[in-house]
Amino acid sequence: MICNSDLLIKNIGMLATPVGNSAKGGKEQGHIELIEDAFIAVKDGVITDVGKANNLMDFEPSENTKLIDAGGNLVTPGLVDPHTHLVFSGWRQKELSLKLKGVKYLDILKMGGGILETVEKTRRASLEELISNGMKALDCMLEYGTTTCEAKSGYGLNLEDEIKSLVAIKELNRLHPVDVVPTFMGAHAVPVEYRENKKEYIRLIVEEMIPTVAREGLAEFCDVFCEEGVFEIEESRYILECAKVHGLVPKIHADEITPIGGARLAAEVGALSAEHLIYATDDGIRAMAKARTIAVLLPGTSFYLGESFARARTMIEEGVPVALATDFNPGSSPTESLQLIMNLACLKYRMTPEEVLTAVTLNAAASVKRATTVGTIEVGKQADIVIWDAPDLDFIFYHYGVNLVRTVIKKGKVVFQRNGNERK
Ligand SMILES: O=C(O)CC1=NCN=C1
Ligand SMILES: [Zn+2]
Repeated sequence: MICNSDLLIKNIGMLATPVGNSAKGGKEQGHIELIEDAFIAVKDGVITDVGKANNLMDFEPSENTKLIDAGGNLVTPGLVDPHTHLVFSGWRQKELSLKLKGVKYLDILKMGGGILETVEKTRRASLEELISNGMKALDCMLEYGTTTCEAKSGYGLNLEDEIKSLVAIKELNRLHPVDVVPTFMGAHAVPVEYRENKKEYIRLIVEEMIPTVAREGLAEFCDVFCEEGVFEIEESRYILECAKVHGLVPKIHADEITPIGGARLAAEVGALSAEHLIYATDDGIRAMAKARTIAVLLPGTSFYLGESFARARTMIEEGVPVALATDFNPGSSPTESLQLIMNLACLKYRMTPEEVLTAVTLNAAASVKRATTVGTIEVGKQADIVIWDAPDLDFIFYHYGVNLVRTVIKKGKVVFQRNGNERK
């Protein structure tokens, strides 16, 4: 329906979008719709028509229709970042020199650094500071094309500071144009005060934190750092089974640093997604395929930690739907740029541009239960749209290390516009 639209985007050189309301695996992951010389009509923040421009011939926009000329450029759905540790205080740039000397991530954690250093600073931070830090990061994500992101707690590690983090996430979702989806992650690490009494900390998580978070509606998901020396398989299972009882949907940081069997556990507990999966075994991948667990892969973390890269091609060939995320956090992936993640997914995972587009839109949306509202450019979906400074899809994977976003539209409103390339 074009006639009563309040926004019309025309002169779209190439419109590229996946199709549907659920995650795509296997060959389907690479099936996207391409429309050359296209238009998109929007009314009240919802897409009302999409098609080839020649259908527009007789359309006369009313005076309250905003017209955007896409300049013959590529247009895609707004990007979805389904795995971030958005709320924290304090960066950890000094760990870089340790990493360059070969000090391992888990060794830094064992020395009381890493996550635990961020926990100390986040506990001291006020709610206002956490919100201010989050707004800055969301501004950067938006400029790079992200219109929806997930955000985990996990740097509080006690009831009061986990609630403070989740309240910050709720406020960020209210204040910022980017939609922010909350995940509780009290099982991110064992805090120093429980170092000698891990069982008691796990009791605190399942008997106090999860019931409170669920009762106050502060999270949709519960995530666990299932890793050797952090939360082992049976500890992770126990926490996630308790989370399910309280209506939180399970997610798992799985097989990030050692192959302890997190992928198989994700399938067994019915997790919506398993994340990292660098060391996922064939058995774990097959179990995920059978359970339709979504793989959320984090190539930025592999790149930054100097780790191997997850076997994305095996997962796609086994039918596991693959999504991609930044894993934005101050320790293992300090970047807000989903564009960098898209480049790495092509160059290091050998995913095709079409597979990657699905991974950062529809599949990413499905991994945070938003695939019925965002993730594609189709009639009825929310008008979250990116206009790129690129002629076609291949270009945004080829021209890397720069921000190629020209315009970001959120719920039918322009929320970011690059100021053009005027030379001074
Ligand atoms: O290091 C951090 O702060 C974030 C992280 N959690 C699990 N892996 C990395
Ligand atoms: Zn993470």
